[in-house]
Amino acid sequence: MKALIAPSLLSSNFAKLGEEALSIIEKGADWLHMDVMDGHFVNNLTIGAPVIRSLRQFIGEKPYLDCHLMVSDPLKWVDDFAKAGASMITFHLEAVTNIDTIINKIKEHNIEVGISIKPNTDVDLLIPYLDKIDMALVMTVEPGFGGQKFMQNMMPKVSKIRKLKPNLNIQVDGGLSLETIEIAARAGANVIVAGSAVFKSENPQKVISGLREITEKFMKQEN
Ligand SMILES: O=C(CO)[C@H](O)[C@H](O)COP(=O)(O)O
Repeated sequence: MKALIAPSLLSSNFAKLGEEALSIIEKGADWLHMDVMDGHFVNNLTIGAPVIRSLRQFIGEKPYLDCHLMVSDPLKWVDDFAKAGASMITFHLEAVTNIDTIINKIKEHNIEVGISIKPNTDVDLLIPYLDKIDMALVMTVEPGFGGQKFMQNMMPKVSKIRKLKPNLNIQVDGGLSLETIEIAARAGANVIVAGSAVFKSENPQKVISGLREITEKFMKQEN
């Protein structure tokens, strides 16, 4: 397991998405976090598979595209996103009834699968699936918009998953910055999504390396 920093392109300039993606990788990003919102599951509308396809063509095969689907019918979109070049598809537990069907559908494409839970969702609902997925995403804001305040009270969920699964990637998303990272890292998060803290910074490189350093520090303490 590694500390992985995944800047959220939601906070980038969408008019220059390809350049922003390449530039943030150059500045140290491990993954590119893509927030896909359908205007139903959350109160915002962002990008679809055609944008992922164009981005993949522009950035090449290698960069890891971490696609977080905040949509009401993720099963409908798995094929499109996988074919467009997603490296991982994370869907919301709250959005689906047959969770195993969608996990299997994503795996059929030989890409990784994540499940996300919103702040009001009980972490126990996620536990039966932890052996079947590559990543658990604990939302630390109500999904929909960047720039919100980190919800520290989500940390017991992270700790509970970490205790059960010492080697599972656990992602936190929402309000992560150099001010809040220690709380998340201490709880056991190792995949850090940060939008505004990275893209609104004068020195994104420094923010990315700071997030990584603090995450790694607490990972080492766990071992
Ligand atoms: O998923 C999201 C919103 O639903 C964003 O990825 C998240 O909020 C990151 O932005 P910021 O770091 O600015 O909070």
